[in-house]
Amino acid sequence: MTTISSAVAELGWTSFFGEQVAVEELGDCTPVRVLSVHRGRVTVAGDAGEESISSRMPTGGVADDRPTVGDWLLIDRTTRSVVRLLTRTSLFKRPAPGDDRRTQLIAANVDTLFIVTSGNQDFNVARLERYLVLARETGVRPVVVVTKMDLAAPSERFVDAARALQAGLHVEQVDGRDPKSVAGLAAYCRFGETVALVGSSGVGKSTLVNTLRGSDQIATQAVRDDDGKGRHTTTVREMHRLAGGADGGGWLIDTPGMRELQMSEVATGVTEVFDDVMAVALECRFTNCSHGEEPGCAIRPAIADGLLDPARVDRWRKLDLEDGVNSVMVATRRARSGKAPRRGG
Ligand SMILES: Nc1nc2c(ncn2[C@@H]2O[C@H](COP(=O)(O)OP(=O)(O)OP(=O)(O)O)[C@@H](O)[C@H]2O)c(=O)[nH]1
Ligand SMILES: [Zn+2]
Repeated sequence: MTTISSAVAELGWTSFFGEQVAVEELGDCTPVRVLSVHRGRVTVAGDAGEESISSRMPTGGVADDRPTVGDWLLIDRTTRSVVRLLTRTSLFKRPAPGDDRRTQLIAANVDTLFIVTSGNQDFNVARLERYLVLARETGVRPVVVVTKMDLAAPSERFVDAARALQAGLHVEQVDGRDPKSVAGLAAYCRFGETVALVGSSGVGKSTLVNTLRGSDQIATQAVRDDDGKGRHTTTVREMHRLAGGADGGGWLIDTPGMRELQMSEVATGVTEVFDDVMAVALECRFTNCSHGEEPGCAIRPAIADGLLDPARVDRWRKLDLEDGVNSVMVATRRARSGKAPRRGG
């Protein structure tokens, strides 16, 4: 695709999206990024600045073919209607409450996930592991942000515990209220990059968002928006431009949906984050081994020999039960059988 404006580049346009658009299309169409979503409409930004357009898609489309925060849309330059949704680099979604067939889309095209935890009472390895699974599943780079470092003096052990969860995992310690302390996080949200936050209530997400955005932007974030019936409603913007500076200038997605995110359909991620446990479990004699009293269990001897941490195995089993990892295990065994003979099998 040909030249793209600096406004669009700043919004996070990359060659990944550029390659999805033919040069000829740009005569009639232009790309815009979704900043927020509300009843039948989306607030988007692009070459023409910000505007509210109809979120109606041209065709019935597939389930996930609806615009969500962070999405890139190709829209008609004249009618401002959606021509199509561009393929995403990542997508956060969850089952819609009360309806088992539909999914609720939460955020798209996120580059980095800040997994926020506080360095004192909240710190919980099992929860961190779940979020790491989520990051793995969505293909987003995880960064653990440990807040309230000013309160919890001997918190090095939290940081060490977090670092031990995954090779090469970035763990940053901050006082979320202090701009100087938070400045190091700018390296993860440079020009055009998009960050989202997860973490339980009270860990300091709002505080971090405000500090990252710069104190001048704290006040009001309401946008006036046409609701399509000639009325104006006030909605809350869900994608925020971060304070500039040498490294900064990225985007931060902060939506209620992201905050409430639970684990769902994470089976593949579980197998990757717990690959050490999974490798041993594949050696159990029975596919449905509960790693309790069964003969031929490989997990129990591995724990006895000190090869596996029993607490980690416990956490894995809990996730296993919740997320139906068993089906993945069965598939993995099936794929392996015939390829490599199993030890002692
Ligand atoms: N001392 C200290 N206090 C902090 C820090 N970060 C947040 N706080 C305080 O912790 C409390 C909770 O912070 P919030 O930012 O509201 O937490 P949250 O994660 O947004 O919580 P929810 O909105 O419930 O999801 C507030 O009183 C903050 O001032 C920190 O790094 N150090
Ligand atoms: Zn077993």
